[in-house]
Amino acid sequence: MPIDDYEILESIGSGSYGECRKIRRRRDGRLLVWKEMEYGAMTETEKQMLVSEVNLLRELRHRHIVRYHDRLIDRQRYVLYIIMEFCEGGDLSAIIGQHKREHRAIDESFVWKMCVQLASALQVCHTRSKNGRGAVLHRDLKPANIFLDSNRNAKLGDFGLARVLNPDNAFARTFVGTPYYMSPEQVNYLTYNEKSDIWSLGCLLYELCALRPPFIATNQKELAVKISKGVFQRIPQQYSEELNDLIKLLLQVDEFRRPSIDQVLDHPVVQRRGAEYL
Ligand SMILES: CNC(=O)c1c(C)[nH]c(/C=C2\C(=O)Nc3ccc(Cl)cc32)c1C
Repeated sequence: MPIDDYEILESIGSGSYGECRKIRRRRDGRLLVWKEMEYGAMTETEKQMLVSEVNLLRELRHRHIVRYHDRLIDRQRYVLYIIMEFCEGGDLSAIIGQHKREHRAIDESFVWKMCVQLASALQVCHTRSKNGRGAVLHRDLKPANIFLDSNRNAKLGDFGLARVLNPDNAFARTFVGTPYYMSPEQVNYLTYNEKSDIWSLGCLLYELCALRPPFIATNQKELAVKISKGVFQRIPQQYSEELNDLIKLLLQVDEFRRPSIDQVLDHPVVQRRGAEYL
């Protein structure tokens, strides 16, 4: 059984769509992770979509996208195992939580590093749509879906499966947690598009600086109103005006005024402050 090729180590948390476990590949001792996804309750269409989604993701090879290695299927237990690279630095959500507890700001240099590395990962996905190969929109860019390797380089994880596992209820999936990063166009039930990922990137950079999302509320309705208005406090004064200006650019309510991912990476300040991290 291919599953026996791996030694199962500890659970490292439940990913967005299933249990994540650290594993060791027996043939070379390499540390990896696998995400367990039960597909028993899926329709044939959903299963087909999941297979094509995973195949698509296996094509996404980029230094700042979590590398998909393989997939195993346990047909007796109806479980799909997606085997991916191990990111020993954990996820950004834990990093933000730690800084918050310790009342310690995240260095601006790290924010710029995350900015350029995640933007370059998004560029690969958004560019696919231009090449007619089908866009892979992340749809769920948030701290819990961004992982760090041993050199604290960003790795974008948990791709596009949302479209499959919650085909018609992106809001339902989004509403599983509090949808802090939902864009104005999503709030207004318009389509999710590349510019929605740009909005989420802005929310993420904001949260790295302020240690809280730009829009917070006590309920979903109030949150939706705040997101639609797009009014938020400046990031803490210790962060530069140029970082504040970039975040304001990404968090424009009108998606047509938001930059494309190419424009973000071509932005002179991003070029200057981020070049060393690419
Ligand atoms: C407490 N958990 C962790 O520190 C942690 C570590 C060391 N790694 C992870 C997560 C992943 C990891 O290490 N590789 C991954 C590939 C895809 C996805 Cl969706 C998640 C991971 C986590 C959540």
